[in-house]
Amino acid sequence: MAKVDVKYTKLFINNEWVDAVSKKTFPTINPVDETVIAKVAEGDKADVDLAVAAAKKAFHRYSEWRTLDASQRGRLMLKLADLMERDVKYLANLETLDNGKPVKQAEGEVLWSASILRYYAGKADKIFGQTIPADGEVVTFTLKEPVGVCGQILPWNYPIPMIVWKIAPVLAAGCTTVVKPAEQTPLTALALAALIKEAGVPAGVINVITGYGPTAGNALTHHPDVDKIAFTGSTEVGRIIMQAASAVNLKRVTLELGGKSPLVVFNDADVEKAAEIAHRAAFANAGQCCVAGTRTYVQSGIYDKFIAKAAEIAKKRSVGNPYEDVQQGPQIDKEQFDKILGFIDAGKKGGAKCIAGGDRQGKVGYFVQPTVFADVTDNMKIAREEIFGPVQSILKFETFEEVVDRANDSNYGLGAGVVTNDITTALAFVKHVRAGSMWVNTYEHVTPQTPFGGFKESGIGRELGDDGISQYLENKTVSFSLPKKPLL
Ligand SMILES: NC(=O)c1ccc[n+]([C@@H]2O[C@H](COP(=O)([O-])OP(=O)(O)OC[C@H]3O[C@@H](n4cnc5c(N)ncnc54)[C@H](O)[C@@H]3O)[C@@H](O)[C@H]2O)c1
Ligand SMILES: O=CC(=O)C[C@H](O)[C@H](O)CO
Repeated sequence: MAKVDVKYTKLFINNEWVDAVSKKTFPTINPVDETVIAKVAEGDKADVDLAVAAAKKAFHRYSEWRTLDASQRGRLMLKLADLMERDVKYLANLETLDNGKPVKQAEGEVLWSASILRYYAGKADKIFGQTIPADGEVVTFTLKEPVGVCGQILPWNYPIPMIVWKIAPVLAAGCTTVVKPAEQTPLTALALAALIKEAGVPAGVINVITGYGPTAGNALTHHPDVDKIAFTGSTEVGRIIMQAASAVNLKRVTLELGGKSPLVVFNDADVEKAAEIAHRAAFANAGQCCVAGTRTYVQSGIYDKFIAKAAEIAKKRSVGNPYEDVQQGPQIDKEQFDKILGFIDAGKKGGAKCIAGGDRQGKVGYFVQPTVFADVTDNMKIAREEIFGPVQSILKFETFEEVVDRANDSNYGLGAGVVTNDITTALAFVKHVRAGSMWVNTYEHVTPQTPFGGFKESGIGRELGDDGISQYLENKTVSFSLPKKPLL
């Protein structure tokens, strides 16, 4: 195991490292060997109040942050991106220690996150309003203004990308924020806070409160001085957050939630290529991905060949120590580990055919064998519910219309993929399947430029791309009286 120093374990408020008011701490666990990595400050309402007060002060109309030129905000973001690249090895090793993802993957995610910062840095001084030829004797224009103080609540599956998806538009738009990382993965958020300070971001602009959802998270979503909440996580908690946001001051809300995304393979597809695409779609990040393609629909003409290939690929998938050259590390924690094994058990008992994996891997750590089920039917638990683990459910279909109806038969609508060489089939699929991201002959191609978010219970709003910054802006329409007849 790589040795990586845990340098930051306190709360980050007003660019200072502080203990929780309660002095309480909580353990963060290494998913590889179930040992305690470190004790981290456990923030709760008292700490959230201090952080929100700092963010509110930093958002005052005459604060250093609010009087900074937009282009200077962009330059600070570029500096932060440079610092992330300078410390890529440290950040990646720390991420792997806390999350368990392969370190090579973590390095790629640090660099990808830096590119997202650069994308939004370029937008900071390009946020434009409009002039409007309004009726009447007026001159009218719009101003795009920062939405205000934000509360941003993160999941554990992509800790560094998820914090950057949240803070990049905040910085570009000129907002301020209090970030609450997932209790399973607090460490890289705190390491990033140190870089935010080093980059020169003024005090109070970005604050990080580590702690639990029902305490620290709940305090944030109910805080009257928080103008907007951004959340990524389960649909179940998304509902709670939406209720909280409406209860106090009608906070703006963006939610990136769960999914049970379909990947559909037609008879004309190359079976080997399709099976590889489907494998990556289902098993990326050990299946801990909101947009994982976990329902693999395969047309009957190639079904038998496809399932044989899918099983072959899954059995070859390397699982082990994430600091070595493996494709998959452990699941995030015991709760998720047990939940996934429960789904696997349900799949077997429900009549699906387990053709690869189907059990834990090893005796220590939260490792799960890459598991493939064939002969899955739509009503099975493993076809309807988000598993968030390395489990692929393969279902057979006959016709285009049938599979579109079945793909749409879900409360989710985050992503969908199709593998076919027929452009009409691809375009018709893209048009008729209800999901926020669609991929043709690829899957989960997500870049700084591509808006990401869900239909239905997969979320509200979009992150990344132009859409991503619009969620952090308010539109102000201004009209000046100007008689049409000459007054002068
Ligand atoms: N869409 C995604 O990217 C995503 C990410 C993580 C988990 N999930 C889904 O959620 C399931 C459970 O995972 P989880 O428990 O880590 O996710 P979760 O939704 O419970 O937690 C996500 C974040 O929300 C916070 N939170 C929890 N309860 C809260 C509350 N009442 N108020 C405010 N914040 C609160 C948590 O502290 C964490 O930071 C997973 O099995 C998976 O199906 C989805
Ligand atoms: O929780 C959000 C996600 O899982 C989305 C991923 O961050 C994205 O798809 C990375 O490729």
